Parts: sequence; C-alpha cells; structure tokens
Amino acid sequence: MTAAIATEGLTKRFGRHTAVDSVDLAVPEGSVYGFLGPNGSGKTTTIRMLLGLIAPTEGSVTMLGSEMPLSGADVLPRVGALIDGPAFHPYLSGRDNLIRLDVADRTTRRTDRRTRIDSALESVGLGAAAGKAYRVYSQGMRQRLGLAAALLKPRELLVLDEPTNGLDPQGTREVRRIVSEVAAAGTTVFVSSHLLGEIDQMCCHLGVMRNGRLVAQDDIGSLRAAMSVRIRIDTPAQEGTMAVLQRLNLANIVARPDGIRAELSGTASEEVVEHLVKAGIPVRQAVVERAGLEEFFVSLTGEGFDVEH
Ligand SMILES: Nc1ncnc2c1ncn2[C@@H]1O[C@H](COP(=O)(O)OP(=O)(O)OP(=O)(O)O)[C@@H](O)[C@H]1O
Repeated sequence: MTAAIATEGLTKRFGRHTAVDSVDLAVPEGSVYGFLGPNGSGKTTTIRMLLGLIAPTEGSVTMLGSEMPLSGADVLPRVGALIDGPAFHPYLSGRDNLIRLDVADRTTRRTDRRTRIDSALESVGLGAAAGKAYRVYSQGMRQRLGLAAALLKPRELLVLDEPTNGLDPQGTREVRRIVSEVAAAGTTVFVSSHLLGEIDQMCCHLGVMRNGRLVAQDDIGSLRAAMSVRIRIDTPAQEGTMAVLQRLNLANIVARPDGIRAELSGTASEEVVEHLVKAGIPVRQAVVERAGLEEFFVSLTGEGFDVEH
C-alpha cells in the first residue's frame, strides 16, 4: 500500500494535556478515509499537525511521500484543505475571496482563473451567492466557500475537517457528492467528522479517535468482519436456554423481552440451536444479528458520538 498520509507516534501536548497521543495514521493513496471521533477527541489537532499549522510535540508526518514539515513548500500546493476558520476577508464577496486566494497561489494559471473559480463556486452551490460579502454568509455558506477554496484546482489529496458542520441535510448530501466526484477523479480524501452517519457511506477506510488515541483503523470491510455477531433466541424457556448458552461458553448472554442474546464468537448458530433442541427447549425463533457500524463505534468511543470530556 502506498500511503498518501502516514504518521508515526504523532503526539501533541498542550501543557499537561495530551490532545493527540502517539497516533499512527495510514491513509492509503486513492482512498476516502473517514477520521471519526467525538468532539474534543483530537481530530482537529491531528489535522493541524498534518498541514504543518502546528508543530508536533513528538512523532513524524509523511504526506504524499515526503516528510513534513521540511517538504511543506513542495507538498502543500498538492493538498487542498478545509479547516476551521479559513482566512476569508469579511468585506469581499465569496468570488473575490477565491480570486484573492487563487492569485496568491503561484502554481495556478491566470488564463483559466475565472472558469476555475466559477466552476468551484457552482460545485458547492454558491453560484447565486458568489457576489455577496462573506460577512453576510451563513455558517453553511462559509463552509461551502471553504470547500470551494479547496477545490480551486485538482489536488492529489484533500483534507477536510468536519466539512458537514453547519450544513443542512441537503448540504451534507452535496458534500458527499463532491467527495465522491473528486475521489473518482483519483484524489485521496481525508475527511473528519464526529457523526458516523454523515460519512460512512462515502468512506472506504475509517480511523476512530478517542481521547487523543487512534482506537481503530482499517478498511470498512475488515471492520465489519471484526464486528460481533450475536444470536437471538425467542423462547418461553428462558432459564433453560441461558444454561445451555453458558455451557456453550457464549459471551455476553442477556435476556430481553424479545429474546435471549449472546455473542456467537465463532460458534455456529445451527450448533447452538441443535444443543437447545437436544435439551428439550422449545425454540420459537433463532436469529443471527450483526452489529451495525454505529453500534461498533459507540462501543469503541464509550459514550457514543457525543462530546468527549
Ligand atoms: N491550542 C490549544 N491549547 C490548549 N488545548 C487545546 C488547544 N487546541 C486543542 N486543545 C485541546 O485538545 C483537545 C482536542 O481538541 P481538538 O480540537 O483536536 O478535538 P476535535 O476532535 O477536533 O474536536 P472538535 O470536533 O470539537 O473540533 C481538546 O481537549 C482541546 O480542548
């Protein structure tokens, strides 16, 4: 695997507080990588270090094959970024802000500037509002302009910090569409979110942060495969069923009104049913349940996708 982003032992301490703790990211080239975690889990701090906006306390960052920040001047023009509080001028229009940014970028061509800016504005749905001053933009419009700035020219890597923040469901769908489009054109996308549901559909890889640590990282298929598989048995003979499940050494046996659940952990469901029937237990229904991604992440992040203390 060639990595578009690789970090080793990436750490950031603010005084005695460790915001990012020894993170080893591996973002495959060409992937859409979802960087998930509750608010305050260290995502933005990690992204700031990736982009060379703050220096790591320890550890290293390699982006597009070059070590940062030494190669920043060569690498950063190949990276589009959307991160909190981009430096837009409040009294300039959305379009004029983009013109300013494009002029400042020495790698862009002047001849097609208008076309590129218009198509970036169109792609984020700001075509009609392009002439309005930035200061009257809503949070969602500001977010869209930030995204347009990242899309001004083709990039090898896009780093988006919470791109759906402040957007309504329609805006969120548009972000997904834009990400799919740039990914289809070969750009690697690294996108953070505190809401799994907003990005799981567009990502092929996921990394999960909790309290500054990367607690899971893999492609979605492998993550799904590693998820717990349970059996639910609907039966009037609850006690007898629990005894059989315990004898089979199944973990996390729980009785609920709709049945008794236990983790299969490799035991075949037909084997469980066979033992129950042999023990004379009437089985009304036996269902194999696979935990959803959401449940998996709630289990990883403890409190679910809410504010981290
Ligand atoms: N400049 C700073 N000085 C001190 N503490 C900081 C600084 N920046 C971030 N932190 C702390 O580091 C921790 C991680 O913050 P960070 O912004 O990286 O989290 P996050 O996962 O991006 O959350 P959010 O989604 O809310 O932005 C938080 O506890 C935060 O208060």
